[in-house]
Amino acid sequence: MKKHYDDDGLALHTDLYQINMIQTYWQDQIHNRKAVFELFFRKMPFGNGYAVFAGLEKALSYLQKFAFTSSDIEYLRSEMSYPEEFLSYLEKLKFTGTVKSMEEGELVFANEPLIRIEATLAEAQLVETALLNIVNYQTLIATKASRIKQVIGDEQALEFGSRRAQEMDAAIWGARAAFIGGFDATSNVRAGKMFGIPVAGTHAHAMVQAYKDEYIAFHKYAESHLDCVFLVDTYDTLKSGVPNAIRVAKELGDKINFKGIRLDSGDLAYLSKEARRMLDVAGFTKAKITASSDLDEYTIMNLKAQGARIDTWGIGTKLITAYEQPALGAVYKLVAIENESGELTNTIKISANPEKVTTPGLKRVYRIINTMNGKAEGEYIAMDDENPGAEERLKMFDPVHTYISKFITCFEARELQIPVIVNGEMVYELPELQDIQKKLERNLDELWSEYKRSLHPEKYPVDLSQKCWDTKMRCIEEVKAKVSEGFNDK
Ligand SMILES: Nc1ncnc2c1ncn2[C@@H]1O[C@H](COP(=O)(O)OP(=O)(O)OP(=O)(O)O)[C@@H](O)[C@H]1O
Ligand SMILES: O=P(O)(O)OC[C@H]1O[C@H](OP(=O)(O)OP(=O)(O)O)[C@H](O)[C@@H]1O
Ligand SMILES: O=C(O)c1cccnc1
Repeated sequence: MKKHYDDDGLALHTDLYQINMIQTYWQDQIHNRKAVFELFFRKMPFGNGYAVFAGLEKALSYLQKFAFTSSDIEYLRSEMSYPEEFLSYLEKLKFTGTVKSMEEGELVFANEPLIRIEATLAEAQLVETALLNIVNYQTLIATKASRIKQVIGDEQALEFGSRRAQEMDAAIWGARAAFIGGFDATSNVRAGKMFGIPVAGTHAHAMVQAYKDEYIAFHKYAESHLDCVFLVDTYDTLKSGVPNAIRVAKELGDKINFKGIRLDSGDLAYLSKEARRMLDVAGFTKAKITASSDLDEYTIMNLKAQGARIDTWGIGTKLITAYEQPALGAVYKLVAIENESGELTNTIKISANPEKVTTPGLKRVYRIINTMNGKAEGEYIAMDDENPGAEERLKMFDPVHTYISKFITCFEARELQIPVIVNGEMVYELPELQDIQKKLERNLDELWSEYKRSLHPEKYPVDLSQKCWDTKMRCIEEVKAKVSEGFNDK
């Protein structure tokens, strides 16, 4: 049996190969060379036209606290064969780099850098796994939530996923990501405490089963709570649940705030219409109908098309687990590295698939806003020293199918990545979660509806500047030449 150690830090929340690579760099004394990595994903999740960036708050907390604890070092010493001097080096390591990032609630697209890390090779490499772990999950859930909220519209969206989430962290940070994506509340009380998200909920079947009598259960609940939403499907929704809810609401009158009922099984369209009719006839026209039961954007759209009378939607499993696409697939790639003369040089990763070839060098990401109509024309990725905002006529072209191009004259080039950590110091003031949600709403207003529809949206342009494209082509040519010469005979 292995000895157990305190779980008192996050530096070992990494893949073994990262530490092994650092050992190589350290032994070769290149570990302190400056390196630049970019984090991005290659394919839009859920076939959606946009994604919603989330995860920065947790990523910043991780980078700020990055350190190997004594028990981490003790573990590495006893379980691995790292040299003692290497362990002493790790023990002193902190994150001292500079980070530029998209803000949470920003719209993001495939093949644009979301986060740029400039640090020593060792530091930048070591943080890869944790950063991907955080951003991959939170961005996926914020995107799924936004997709669902687009279909729900102004009605209430409640996040009910904790019981089905892939463990506790996923429930908590998923609830936060769902709120960023536009949800109104969560059922997770801890998420409410931690992030200030409104907390909401009804009651479970267990309460009705515990009393073995629906009427008594509703009555008891009403005696102990002012706000009441009764779950009406434990025995028979229309013959027993709704009539019992109405009976208790009538009996208790002004003593309670009868907010409505929840449907959790059966034909939700039919049952909601019938329940609405029964509530209205009984005079409870303001009582709301909540529905839950394996809902997602597809079932919600379908229920709406059937004329379902649902006011509040409770969504769990399919949101919190990103059911139909469990991974965003974001990657972290080296784009520049300092050489032995101290100059930063571009690096590239070639792939047989042109869309997988990385874009080398230090770059900036701009959203090109057409100032005539306030709408986004596309993303424009330029080299660090370019200033697209100063151009009178900006050429935007597709980096793979270069003949697809357009010229823009009246535009604003809005830079999307902002400095969040400079030389290890946090320079970013974390926004309130409510403001992140509002930021997403503003961003979505700038997006044409063609990019927002849930089925087969138009592909939003993510273009490279001419200089960026030329740099990439030059790097590809250089690598091709080296390959044909034979890398080692140069
Ligand atoms: N009118 C409807 N049109 C389309 N889908 C519906 C409609 N009503 C319910 N659904 C969906 O159909 C699925 C029904 O799930 P399921 O067959 O597991 O039964 P259930 O009614 O939830 O019962 P139980 O919870 O007792 O298993 C859910 O995903 C639900 O959201
Ligand atoms: O369906 P979801 O989108 O995941 O929403 C959350 C579900 O959690 C609860 O069910 P519970 O765990 O009691 O099980 P149930 O499926 O038997 O209702 C609730 O009644 C919803 O059905
Ligand atoms: O409050 C609810 O109704 C609720 C909470 C979590 C999961 N399902 C339902």
